[in-house]
Amino acid sequence: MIIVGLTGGIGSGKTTVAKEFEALGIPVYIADIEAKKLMNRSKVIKRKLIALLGENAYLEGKLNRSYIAGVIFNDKTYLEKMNAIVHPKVARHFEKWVVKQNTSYVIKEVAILFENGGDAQCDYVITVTAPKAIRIQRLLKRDNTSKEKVEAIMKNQWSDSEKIKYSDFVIVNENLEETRLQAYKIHHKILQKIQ
Ligand SMILES: CC(C)(COP(=O)(O)OP(=O)(O)OC[C@H]1O[C@@H](n2cnc3c(N)ncnc32)[C@H](O)[C@@H]1OP(=O)(O)O)[C@@H](O)C(=O)NCCC(=O)NCCS
Ligand SMILES: Nc1ncnc2c1ncn2[C@@H]1O[C@H](COP(=O)(O)OP(=O)(O)O)[C@@H](O)[C@H]1O
Repeated sequence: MIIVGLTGGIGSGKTTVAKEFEALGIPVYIADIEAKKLMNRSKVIKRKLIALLGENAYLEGKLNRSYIAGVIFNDKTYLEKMNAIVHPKVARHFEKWVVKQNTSYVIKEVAILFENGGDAQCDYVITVTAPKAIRIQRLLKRDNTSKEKVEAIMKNQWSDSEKIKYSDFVIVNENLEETRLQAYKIHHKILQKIQ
């Protein structure tokens, strides 16, 4: 199975772009959603995260997202330790998912694809970009967050220019119509490459 990584910083428009590929019939795996599901249901992950971050990591048995985000995005040591607990499980979950798909390729959406070396498992990588100021504006509208929280997350992610260097395709996501068109063109280029 051909795996196409879809990445981009927080608020760049990965999920928006992923929907375009879904509309073209391509299955999409959203690593962050699956990671959170695993963190909620895996007893092993739960035990390890509580050992790392304390009892506050879960509230009434559910992942305490705001507490965890406050710790890991302000301390790289915790972020790296948490990634080491969660990412191998997500990788195994993805492997099981991908063999069940029956299309010419699949999309794997990962915010930190390059940062965690996940690009090595992808045949092609698409990076979604948008200016930082626009991304912040979008996130203030999308989430109950603050500019400071968004900037703390951005500090733990590669810059667009760094990601572009290692990408096969780039989608500049400013105008939605143009984004749709770019996704459509890339879809056909990928089909041409793999057929
Ligand atoms: C910390 C956490 C609990 C916060 O949950 P939340 O408040 O619901 O926030 P989100 O999951 O929307 O994360 C906010 C942003 O943080 C970024 N992010 C998530 N995990 C990250 C990580 N390990 N390193 C760096 N940035 C990360 C993403 O850009 C994400 O936004 P996007 O998906 O819109 O790009 C959640 O992000 C998490 O569980 N992260 C660990 C899982 C993980 O590593 N996911 C990455 C793909 S495997
Ligand atoms: N081109 C665009 N124009 C206006 N709003 C957009 C555009 N692209 C994405 N958005 C909005 O910006 C927010 C962030 O986009 P999203 O796809 O969730 O980004 P990511 O998954 O990279 O964090 C969402 O609320 C989305 O609806």
